[in-house]
Amino acid sequence: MTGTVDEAEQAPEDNPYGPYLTLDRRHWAALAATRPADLDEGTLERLRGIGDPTDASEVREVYLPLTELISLYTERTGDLFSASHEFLGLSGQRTPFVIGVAGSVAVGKSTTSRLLAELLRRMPGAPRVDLVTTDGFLYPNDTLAELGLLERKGYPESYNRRALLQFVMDVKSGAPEVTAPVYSHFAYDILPDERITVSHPDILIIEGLNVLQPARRRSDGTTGLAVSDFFDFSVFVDAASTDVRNWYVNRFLHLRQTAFQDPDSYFARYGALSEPDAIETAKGIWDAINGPNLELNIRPTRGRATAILRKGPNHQVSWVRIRKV
Ligand SMILES: Nc1ncnc2c1ncn2[C@@H]1O[C@H](COP(=O)(O)OP(=O)(O)O)[C@@H](O)[C@H]1O
Ligand SMILES: CC(C)(COP(=O)(O)O)[C@@H](O)C(=O)NCCC(=O)O
Repeated sequence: MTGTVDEAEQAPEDNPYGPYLTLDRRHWAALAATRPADLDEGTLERLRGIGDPTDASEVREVYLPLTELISLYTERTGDLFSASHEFLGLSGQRTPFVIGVAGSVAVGKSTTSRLLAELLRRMPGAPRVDLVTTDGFLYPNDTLAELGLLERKGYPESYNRRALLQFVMDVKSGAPEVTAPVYSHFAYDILPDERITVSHPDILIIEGLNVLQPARRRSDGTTGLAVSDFFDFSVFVDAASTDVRNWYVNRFLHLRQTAFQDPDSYFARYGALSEPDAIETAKGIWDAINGPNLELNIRPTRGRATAILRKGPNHQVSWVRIRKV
């Protein structure tokens, strides 16, 4: 990996009075120049998603500085918690620091989230870090069918947003144990008998397409809360739509030769497709569901993130934007 930046991926000029500061790759990478990545190749291999070439130098130059920045936020948020509790004459245990990771299908949210979790665990104090994906809050397929949303899986309305909000509020309120439903890509559905438990971690990462969606307007015109109201930090993983579409198609081709070969997989029917037919099928799913969801719902939330990671065509991060405040 050379760290070179594609011309088209040059960091855009900042508006001096805009809310973000843009750091190009070189500036950002210099922040970690002397620190070891401390992740062996085996661990990296386990964390990276299908078709994602993220390597040790990308970890050192991009994900380690981001982890250190988040670590600074967690530390200072803890100081603020202590100071404000002292002022109020209250005692109480600090609640989990919640990080949201948003972005398109196939953009590499899972790799980013798993890397952040692993690197945060190696920060001073060895915090306990849990990771939850929002797919567990998708409605089961039979409910999506009743609602006419089977072709809209991943759209904001395909989630039980009330349950997701309650989950995040419970975690952020310091509940000792909170559970969440579990989604299976293999079954393409919610697993009715499974739940995962979050037991008051120091840090919780919540990863999903729609975690930065603003609150919905109710029929009486009022607005409620959104999960992002409970985030202490958020990351939007971004890339050009044409690149994400290619990554989706390539991942589909890979899954066709692996997961889809299992006759019990929901997608087993795609396992027998020829390569040209598989490419057409993947492009069809992208153009019907995931592409429009990116343009209509997901990318419009980008400006709500604390940090934006902009990837180039080879998954390398070409620039990073950080909220001024
Ligand atoms: N049909 C599938 N079968 C098995 N795994 C899948 C399938 N679709 C997606 N995945 C995996 O699920 C995870 C989440 O995928 P996705 O929502 O596209 O987010 P991202 O690619 O941004 O991490 C990834 O690890 C991906 O490799
Ligand atoms: C399960 C997903 C909606 C992602 O959910 P998330 O965890 O990001 O909330 C997505 O990966 C997905 O499977 N979309 C359906 C369309 C498709 O098969 O590509």
